[in-house]
Amino acid sequence: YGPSLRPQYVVQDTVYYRRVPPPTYEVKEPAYYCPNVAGLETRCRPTKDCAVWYDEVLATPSTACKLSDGNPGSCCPDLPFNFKGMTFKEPPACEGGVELDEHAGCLDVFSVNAAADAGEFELRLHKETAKRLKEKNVVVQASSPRATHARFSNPSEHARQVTNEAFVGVHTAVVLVKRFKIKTEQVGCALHRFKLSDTDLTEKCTTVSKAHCSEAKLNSPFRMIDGSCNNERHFIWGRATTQYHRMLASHYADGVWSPRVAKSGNALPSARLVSTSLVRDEDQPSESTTIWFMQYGQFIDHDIVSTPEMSNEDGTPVTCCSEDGKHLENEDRSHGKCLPIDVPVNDPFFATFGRTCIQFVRAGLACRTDHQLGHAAQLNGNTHFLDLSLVYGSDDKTAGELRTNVSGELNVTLKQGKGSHKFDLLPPLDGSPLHAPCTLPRELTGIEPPQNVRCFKAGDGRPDVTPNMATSQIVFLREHNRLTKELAQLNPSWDDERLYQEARRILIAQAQHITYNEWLPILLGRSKMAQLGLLPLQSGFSTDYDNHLNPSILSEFVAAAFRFGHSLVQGKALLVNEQRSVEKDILLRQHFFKPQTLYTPGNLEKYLVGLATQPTQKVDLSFTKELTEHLFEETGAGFGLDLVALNIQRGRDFGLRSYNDYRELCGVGRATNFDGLVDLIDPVIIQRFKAVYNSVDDIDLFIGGVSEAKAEGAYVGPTFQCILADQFLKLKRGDRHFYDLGGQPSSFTQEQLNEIRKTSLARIVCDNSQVNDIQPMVFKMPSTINPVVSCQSSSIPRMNLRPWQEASKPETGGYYGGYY
Ligand code: HEM
Ligand SMILES: [Ca+2]
Repeated sequence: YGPSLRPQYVVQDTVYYRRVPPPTYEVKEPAYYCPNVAGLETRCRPTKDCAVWYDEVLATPSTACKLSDGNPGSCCPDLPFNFKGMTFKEPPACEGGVELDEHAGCLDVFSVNAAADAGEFELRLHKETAKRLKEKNVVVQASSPRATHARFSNPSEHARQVTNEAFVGVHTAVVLVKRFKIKTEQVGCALHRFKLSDTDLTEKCTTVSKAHCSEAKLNSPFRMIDGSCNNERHFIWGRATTQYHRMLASHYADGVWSPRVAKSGNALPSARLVSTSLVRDEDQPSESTTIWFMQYGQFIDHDIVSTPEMSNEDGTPVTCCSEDGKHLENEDRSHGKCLPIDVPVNDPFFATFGRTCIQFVRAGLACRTDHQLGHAAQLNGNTHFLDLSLVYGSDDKTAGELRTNVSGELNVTLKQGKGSHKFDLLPPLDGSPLHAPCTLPRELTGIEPPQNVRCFKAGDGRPDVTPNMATSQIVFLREHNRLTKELAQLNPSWDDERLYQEARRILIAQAQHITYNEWLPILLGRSKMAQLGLLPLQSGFSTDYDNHLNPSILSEFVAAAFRFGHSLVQGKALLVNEQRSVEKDILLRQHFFKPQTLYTPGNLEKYLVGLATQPTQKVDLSFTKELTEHLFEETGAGFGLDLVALNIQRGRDFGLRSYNDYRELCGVGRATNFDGLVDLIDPVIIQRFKAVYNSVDDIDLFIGGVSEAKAEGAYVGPTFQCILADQFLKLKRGDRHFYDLGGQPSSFTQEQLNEIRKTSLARIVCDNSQVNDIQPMVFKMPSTINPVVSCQSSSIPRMNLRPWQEASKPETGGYYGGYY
């Protein structure tokens, strides 16, 4: 451990450490000597319970030990004391101290209503524009990168409807700001005085204003599919198709929706120019962390966020550049849904294909939770909670389509005779003409595309984005069905609904445990987790639930910080056998939304071992060209999209403030000029910043964040660490169904909770594939931790379902009173 750890963890040992009794495993006192680690007493335990001590365990000799049954484990201390950190408060719609100019102050309901008429008119106009474009054949070409991106960001019908309603509100605000010449900094205060319900917009956004939860729903031990009714008073907090919230007030040029401009008032540099100026594709593999770390990150991402893009009235995607990659005429994008990215004429890559325009469609708009007029807010299509909505769906219709309605199971594509779930794949998706084929071309495989290969359907719309993403979805799908089978055996009287809900509840708890016990410690580091109170408890119930806390996803998180994961991505995914030798590699560009390789028996296992063998890349300014030049490439075209440019443009679309503002918020300290960044950013990179941005206050959050040196023990720099930690704290404290809470309607018994604590991702992989041997902590390189062990070994503990033999909580639930 580094010297900086010493004072905090060793000297003050007696003050900061609480002895936690070891109830979880019946580990008899080991006949084994465990050395002190970081100056603390240790115990021999399953390696996955040493996740937060990884670096220290590695640095201490002789920490490999034997569990009481003779299987290998690791010596590490109890978890450090969990402090109770604070979350950031959402900025008020009207920040104190702003004085309104007279003309802004005398806005009244009549003028708002007049503007609302203009807003409605605007919406109708846009519908006309869409029709005209279709007639002119200015449409998205099938199989193009734009078509695939549209599929990635596809709005549901409900999301489209919400966007339309919210659009009128946003345009009302835009019109008011223009007509009354309201200064940007006064917009929030001038507009927030008007509730939609006091104006002609009463009928807009009623799914927000009129949300209702019955007693039965509020008392149910099971979450609603759409995430509603989690908070007893704020029924929509965390619900799907509600807005992203914010850490800092938005920064839009007009105060409402038009993208940020530079401090000078000129346009910001093109997002593509920023990307090419700063980003390189260099191999910077991690020494200790596997690509499973990246993949599980994307898995979480697809659980908690899905930003639908704006679309045409009939649901077809919008195009923002011409087919040959040039800008459209102004009138052809007068619908305002486009924010195309300029390609500089000397662009080292796209210019060689004659492209001057990169497609970019604005994110769908949300009805504001406060039901007031104000700046635009963006829409989350998924439930904001960590509730495995990517497995189960975020709306009742999708959830229903995913179920067999027999024995609580989820639909699968059967790959072998009945009986073994270990071969099942996700169920098939119905095709649509704009989708590129889900099969690989003959030129690549040497065979005709097989008829039976279909894209996959899941609770989230993006399982096919890469084979590894689909793989991660498949093992969780199988775990659900494995749980239902076991539960059915233990409880012959449970019906389909009961089995489904109980298995769902357990699986969500398992995933939450993996996230907070194994994954977050790598991302955030132990000290940050302890400082905020993010460490999982080793025993007992948590009292952390805070019903005043809105758990919703933050714009800064979704449009910048959580995209750190793009820097982790390897350009090639590996198929690795159990002897850990690489059998094959696949180039991402050939496999986006083409899951064909998973239909070959044995390949899923090879992907799983590959995920646990290949190192992940570090978080830095190095990104694979598979993402920056070939994202969603059409077979043979030679180019696709640039994900870094999309990330930067998305930040502007979301009205994110500049990187410097978040440094200040996060206590890193504002830089007064470029050279002031040197505390966290390499001088060579600062030079590159100077070359592309005019002011240190112009730097986009995403690019600033990935440029930072790492925070202590963390995988990201301090600014992203701060945003990410705040989000995961909110997701934990603001979720009434979080897995380790006692006393809530959904609470597990102590015995059940202790079983859930045995969960690890390694165990889920073992139980749901034909993999026989794996390391007990799959996020860590097999060479650096306790050896690869057999899936049969108790080094990878297994949750026992016996405590679920008794009904979990019949007395609390409206559920058993027949809510469903
Ligand atoms: C091969 C892997 C990946 C691909 C191809 C991919 C692709 C994409 C694309 C196309 C977008 C939408 C960009 C936009 O228009 O704004 C996106 C968004 C995003 N990605 Fe990734 N991504 C990958 C891995 C990851 C990982 C590992 C993480 C996190 C650990 C991550 C986190 C996110 C987040 C948070 C968003 C915003 C999502 C939303 O707004 O719905 N991605 N990604
Ligand atoms: Ca969710």
